[in-house]
Amino acid sequence: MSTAQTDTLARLFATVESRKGADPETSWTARLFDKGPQKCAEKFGEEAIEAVVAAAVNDRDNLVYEAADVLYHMAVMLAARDVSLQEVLTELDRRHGTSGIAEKASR
Ligand SMILES: N=c1c2ncn([C@@H]3O[C@H](COP(=O)(O)OP(=O)(O)OP(=O)(O)O)[C@@H](O)[C@H]3O)c2ncn1[C@@H]1O[C@H](COP(=O)(O)O)[C@@H](O)[C@H]1O
Repeated sequence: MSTAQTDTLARLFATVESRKGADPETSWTARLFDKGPQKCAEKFGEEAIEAVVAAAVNDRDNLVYEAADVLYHMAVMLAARDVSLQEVLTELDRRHGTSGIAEKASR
């Protein structure tokens, strides 16, 4: 992944965060925030299922499209619960270099 693409994710999360308190008439994200954190979580779940279906039937183009929806709706869900991208990346960094098997055993 290029640095520019890492920036894409950071920019998406920053844009989503900036929509808190924005006008729901002009911002789709503000409209989702207005519906509350539970609805944002539900929306994420729906998008995840659509990505699962695309993967299961091997619809590659749709999987790319749905995965983008999943990342957007994950950003909205996390922001609705005041969890930052930084916190998630820090958790991933903590796991880096540790085997998934060791990680599972530590839980
Ligand atoms: N990545 C996205 C993004 N992906 C999907 N969507 C919106 O999600 C909607 C589609 O959701 P669905 O397919 O579930 O349709 P729906 O009408 O919700 O369907 P149901 O509620 O009936 O299930 C579309 O109208 C899209 O506008 C997004 N809206 C915004 N973004 C990003 O967020 C930024 C800020 O957007 P605004 O908040 O609108 O300014 C944008 O610049 C984009 O970068």
